[in-house]
Amino acid sequence: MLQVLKLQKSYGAGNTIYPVLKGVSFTVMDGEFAAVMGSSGSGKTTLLNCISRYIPIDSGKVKLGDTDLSLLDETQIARVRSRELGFVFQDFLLLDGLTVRQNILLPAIIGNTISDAAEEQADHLCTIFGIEKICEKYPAEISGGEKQRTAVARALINHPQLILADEPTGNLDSKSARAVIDTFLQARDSLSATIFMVTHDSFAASFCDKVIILQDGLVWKELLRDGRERRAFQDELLNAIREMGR
Ligand SMILES: Nc1ncnc2c1ncn2[C@@H]1O[C@H](COP(=O)(O)OP(=O)(O)OP(=O)(O)O)[C@@H](O)[C@H]1O
Repeated sequence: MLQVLKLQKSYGAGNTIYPVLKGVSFTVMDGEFAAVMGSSGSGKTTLLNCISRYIPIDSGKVKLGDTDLSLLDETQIARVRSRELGFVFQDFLLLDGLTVRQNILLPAIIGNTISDAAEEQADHLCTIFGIEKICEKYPAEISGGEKQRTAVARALINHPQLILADEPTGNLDSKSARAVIDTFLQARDSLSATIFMVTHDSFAASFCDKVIILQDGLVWKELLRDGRERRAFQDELLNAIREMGR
């Protein structure tokens, strides 16, 4: 479970301090697919970077399971990043010189968890995501959708407690965006993955179990899909975004 409690983060420019997150609190339960939305500049990426501690937080807590990430030193947080967190970026960030299978295994190599079990997990992920036939190919030889499935498989190789995804559908047309979301849904349903995704796209967010909307440095609304039709949830999200703009 991810718990963010009263998280505050400001940036300084010269003598001026710009508060971005002013006490953000929310929870993402195990096995939940959650999204954070909000207007440009509302602090979504800042929030993601505070959760992974890529940037220092000013105050508040970020708890992953029983561990308060805000209290860890650099060595400890590096270990959490490589073993407990999986990352999916907008541009996939696959290494060109490695095959699909080697790319998937990369966090295990970096995290020093490479083993027969990791190799088996790589094969299992290739099967789940339907990329077993292309696993010896290089990124330049595969499609955008296959790259994205490889990126999600890579994020899952170490059985992370949480996947953090920053605008994973950002550069994609709606068909490819849907394929990415399907990959996350598969990860949630087959592997009980917990996913926290930054998005500006109400279509992508409408597949989530929970959507957190940021405004003025705070959680303005938290909307739950609650088993509803995807379209009905997207309508609610669009209404909320319109209301926020007023
Ligand atoms: N390193 C930084 N130094 C100073 N200000 C920053 C820095 N990074 C972000 N900001 C500012 O913090 C605010 C929040 O930025 P952030 O990237 O978190 O927003 P966002 O909601 O992800 O935006 P977008 O949807 O446009 O990607 C913005 O006003 C931005 O200019």
